[in-house]
Amino acid sequence: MGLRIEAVLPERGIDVRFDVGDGETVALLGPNGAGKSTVVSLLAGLVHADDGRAELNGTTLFNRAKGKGMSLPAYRRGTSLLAQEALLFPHLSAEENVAFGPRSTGVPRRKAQAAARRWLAEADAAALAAKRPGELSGGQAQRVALARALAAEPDLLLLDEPMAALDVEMVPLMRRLLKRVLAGRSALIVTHDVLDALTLANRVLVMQEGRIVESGPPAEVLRRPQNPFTASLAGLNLVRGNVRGNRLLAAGGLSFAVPDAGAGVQGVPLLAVFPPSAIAVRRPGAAGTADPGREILGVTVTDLEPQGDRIRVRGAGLAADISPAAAAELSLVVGEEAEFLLDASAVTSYPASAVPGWRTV
Ligand SMILES: Nc1ncnc2c1ncn2[C@@H]1O[C@H](COP(=O)(O)OP(=O)(O)OP(=O)(O)O)[C@@H](O)[C@H]1O
Repeated sequence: MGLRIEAVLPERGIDVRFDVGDGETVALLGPNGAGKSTVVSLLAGLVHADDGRAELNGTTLFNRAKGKGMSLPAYRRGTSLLAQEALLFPHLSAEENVAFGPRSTGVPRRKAQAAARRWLAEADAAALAAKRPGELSGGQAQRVALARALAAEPDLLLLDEPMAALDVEMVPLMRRLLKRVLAGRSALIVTHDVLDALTLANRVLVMQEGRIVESGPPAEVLRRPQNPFTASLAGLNLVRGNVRGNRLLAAGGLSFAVPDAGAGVQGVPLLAVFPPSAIAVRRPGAAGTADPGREILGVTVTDLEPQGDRIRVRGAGLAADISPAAAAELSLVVGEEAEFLLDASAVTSYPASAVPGWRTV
């Protein structure tokens, strides 16, 4: 059981097919405009696919062809949506907000109130029952909204960036709460935060330009990213190229030895990943030879920016992290040449899959 969806909506460039297993939490990641919220809207019944079908625990949510066909109304789908904003009824107390859903399906008042109190407790919001939304902080309101979403006892919980509007200090608390609440529930969570994918999801889907371009367990997808968006989430440099001998040849003349060169021979492009910390930086022609375990890559510096307690140096599409002291000593300037010394032992390589969403950034 669980969810199966395939949906095409050309007007928004959407063409997706995926499933969510019973009790599974799937994270949907992707750059702005990739179509994540549209997928959530398709499932919630707020937007209709031109073609495709979706089934949730044996119930057909929609079955459409050429813009026509059946589509269950939102309230009959067995889905609940928790969005960025809590969107509570301002004139009702927290408890009344949560009881509203059960009440509107005919549950008697006392029973709905008892259920609301139970769900508020489940969302760590029992103490807020009597408060009006205007008296709640953003984090408190979002906990009440979570209780309201759970009170519908959905077959699939849809979460569209549920922590994006919270103050940063509230996020870890909400993440812990979601981890507890999502355990064993079928859920799809849209997020920009890699930590959400790692801590909340059993599986991640990466969307790009309306399509799912990567899918797998979070640690696996982040360890072997297939496209630049996923690599940047994982904090890794990603280089795609062809193999010649034991070396990877990439665009712009970039070339270095890779450990699994054999995997790329039959015309299959190879991907190589390594962290920014694997690159040391020096001025061109600096005195002394590089460590033999390091490849010397000539680059033009394109950007310098602070990154935590390091300075990130960009060049040739790569990022190197060096200490502020090293940066001061090198006095690098954007537009000037530098040498990136890549620690070959930090490079991992693997074949590229046929990823329709690949773009060089
Ligand atoms: N209400 C709408 N009407 C028409 N087109 C829309 C609407 N909302 C979004 N789109 C378009 O659909 C595409 C997908 O947008 P969507 O909001 O689903 O992406 P997203 O991945 O959720 O982005 P973000 O991370 O910025 O929220 C984009 O091209 C967008 O411009």
